Amino acid sequence: MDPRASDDLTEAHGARDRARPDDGPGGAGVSAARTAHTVEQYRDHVLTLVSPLAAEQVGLDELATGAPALRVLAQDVRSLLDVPRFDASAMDGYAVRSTDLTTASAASPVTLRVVGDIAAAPTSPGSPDALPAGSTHGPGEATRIMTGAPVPEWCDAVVPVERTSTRRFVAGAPLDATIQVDAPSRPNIRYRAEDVAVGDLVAAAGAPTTARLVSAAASAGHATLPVHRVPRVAVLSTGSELVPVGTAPGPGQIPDSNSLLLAACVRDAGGVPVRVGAVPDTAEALRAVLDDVAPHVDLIVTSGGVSAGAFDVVKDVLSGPQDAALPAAGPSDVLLVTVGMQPGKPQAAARWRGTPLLGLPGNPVSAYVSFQAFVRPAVRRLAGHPGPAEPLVERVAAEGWRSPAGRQQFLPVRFVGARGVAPLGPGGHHVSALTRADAIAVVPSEVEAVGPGDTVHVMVIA
Ligand SMILES: Nc1nc2c(c(=O)[nH]1)N[C@H]1C(S)=C(S)[C@@H](COP(=O)(O)OP(=O)(O)OC[C@H]3O[C@@H](n4cnc5c(N)ncnc54)[C@H](O)[C@@H]3O)O[C@H]1N2
Ligand code: MOO
Repeated sequence: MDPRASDDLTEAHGARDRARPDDGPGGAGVSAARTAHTVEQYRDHVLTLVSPLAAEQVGLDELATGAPALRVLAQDVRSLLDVPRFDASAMDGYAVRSTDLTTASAASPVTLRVVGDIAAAPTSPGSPDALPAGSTHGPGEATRIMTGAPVPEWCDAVVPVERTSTRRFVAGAPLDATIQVDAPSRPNIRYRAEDVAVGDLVAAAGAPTTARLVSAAASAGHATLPVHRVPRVAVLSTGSELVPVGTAPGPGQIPDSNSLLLAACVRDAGGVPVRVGAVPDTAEALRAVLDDVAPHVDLIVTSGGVSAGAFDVVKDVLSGPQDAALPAAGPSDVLLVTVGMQPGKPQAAARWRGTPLLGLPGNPVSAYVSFQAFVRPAVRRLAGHPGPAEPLVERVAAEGWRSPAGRQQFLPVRFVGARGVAPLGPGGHHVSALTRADAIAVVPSEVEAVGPGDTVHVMVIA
């Protein structure tokens, strides 16, 4: 069976050991077979290279105010406290016994004597459930109480101040000696543990540390949460034509924009980018950089050098031997593939001294689309997200466009009206289109034309 014609991923593993020529032009000297994959098959393979990173305890303050990316819970979190912690007033008003008010009406208001005052803070620190001052109470008596204050045992209702003859509390004013109430009262009490009881699940492993989760964890008595470590992702560009940003390009040279593009994509996906910059197209230079970064990161992403050119160094270095004399040079599991997508056709996946490596094509739009299709799911998996990709969103084509037969199309589109999208053509493969895009339309490989009014699925992008 010829592995070049196979969709079976296992055929490609260790392909260099079988030393067969590349199927593309200019492939002389390349020893890994290039296989054809669908987007889904290749994404599945990429995801086998990564697993969720170890857990660490991170303070809630850091989770709320630190790096903008959400972390992911590594374990279920259960409540250490009852929420509310004690029966508490839901209103500013008067704590009463409801039996005192059963006959109250507008025609015949009930008068209660005010015998105490309960503020929102407990009277004995460290014992918030203890009865506060002003808790002695007899029939026909009421106690002023503030929202959130512990409700004394004898009280089964709080009458809001505006439903009493007091109408409103004035700071510094003396307590009214008596009040009139002209209707029975609802309880207006938040009961102990009615929201969450000790031991209840606050959030399950896999939940992102949203503002809501961080505050729920604080209410539940936690100071830290167990979250997966943030993936560190090295980003490097290959190409002798590349010059660092800010350096005027000479003849035949271009600024290295991809390492910035991909570093920012890593950040947006929830990782920490380690931007290495541009590496010249020599095997020695690339090997040295890979050896340097591999021990310090969880994933390496390269751009350029994966197609059929005579200087496509990523392809050559990955499929060549990794120095067995150095530590952790495990067996190569290099996969050089042609993915049925446009753009983003040539891709490479491997491990460099044990660290997963994804090689993306150099064309900036191809690199961007490849990142969204393959690297973002990998970064999300490392970060612990249970779903590697966000669901696509349904939109309606405001205009039609063509899509290549047999390839899944990733086309930059702009939003039109409330539900529509329009292609950013004819230069959808140009960086200028990407810059103006609101989303990337993902058109299935069997669709050759999208018509106006057709439903399309889009990836909403940052
Ligand atoms: N004979 C064939 N040629 C090509 C094929 C093929 O199948 N047969 N595939 C084409 C496709 S599709 C793509 S995509 C590219 C991918 O090529 P590489 O990944 O090897 O990338 P390079 O050749 O290094 O660069 C392509 C292009 O992108 C520009 N580039 C590269 N790096 C950067 C960077 N860091 N910042 C900005 N721009 C960058 C580079 O200058 C080139 O213009 O191959 C086709 N060829
Ligand atoms: O597949 Mo290339 O990535 O078309 O531009």
